[in-house]
Amino acid sequence: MILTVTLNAALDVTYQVPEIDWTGVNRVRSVHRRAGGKGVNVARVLHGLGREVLVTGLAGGPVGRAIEADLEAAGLPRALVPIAAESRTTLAVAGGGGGAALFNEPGPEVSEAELREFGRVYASLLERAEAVVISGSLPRGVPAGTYAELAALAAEHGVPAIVDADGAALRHAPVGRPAIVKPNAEELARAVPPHGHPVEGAEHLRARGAESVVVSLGEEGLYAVTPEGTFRARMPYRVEGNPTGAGDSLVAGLALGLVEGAAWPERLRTAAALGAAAVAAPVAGDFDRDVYARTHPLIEIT
Ligand SMILES: O=P(O)(O)OC[C@@]1(O)O[C@H](CO)[C@@H](O)[C@@H]1O
Repeated sequence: MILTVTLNAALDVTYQVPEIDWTGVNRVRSVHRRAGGKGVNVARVLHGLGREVLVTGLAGGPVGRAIEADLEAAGLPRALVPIAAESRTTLAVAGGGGGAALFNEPGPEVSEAELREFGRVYASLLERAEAVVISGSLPRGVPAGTYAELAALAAEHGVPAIVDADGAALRHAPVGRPAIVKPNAEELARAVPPHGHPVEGAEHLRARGAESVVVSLGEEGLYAVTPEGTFRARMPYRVEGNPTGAGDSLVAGLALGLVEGAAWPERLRTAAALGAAAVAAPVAGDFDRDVYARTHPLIEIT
């Protein structure tokens, strides 16, 4: 199975609001609540593609129970480690013209003992994993080097890790020698010294230990800097919709290619098409199957 790690799991609330008035009352057209956090979204997409997945991470309080209940309802196998503090809620306000504003709470305070317990559970789950995806923000109390440690532990078990992180967690991640690090262009720019081109930034992360680096560029596609060379994927057209979760869908495609041993061009085509298909779906964690099938063959890889 593919293991996904979401230390800062969330209850994702999505409001559809035709037009936002920042000084007045906004009437919400529809409300959608579901378990989220980046690793949960990755697992949803992989599950939708028929892959065996297991969701792990931390969950606490009534919001944690709502997350568990939603994963159960979605048929997603889980092994969440309980914590005393309450898990967070995130709010995405999606406007009529596409795009969405995100309001992400920082998340619960996690104790050292809880993190140690997570490490124990994680090590035992690695025994059954073909690959692990570690993604999203860190809740409070979790050191910035944690993703690097989780990736290193996976490598000790012979399990390739994909890390999708931002800030200090991204800067530390390469030390754990992950198979793939996946920042977007802004996250990369924040994490490495000033560089002229995303490929140079990616090379910096590779020099620090990451085997491959995939830089997502939204509707511009992606760059992948790998031991087999540097690739660029270009999208054939612009897909309208809610980009929240598109990066997670792209990561699901990378994980799929990794476990299937697909060649990089094919891996990137799948990843880029899944990212586009997620934009066409209204809620993070979903993807539009028609858009996926239509876009996949049209993605240009150079
Ligand atoms: O605050 P983080 O952990 O960076 O991101 C959390 C989050 O905004 O990312 C997903 C979209 O990628 C949402 O479903 C989710 O809750």
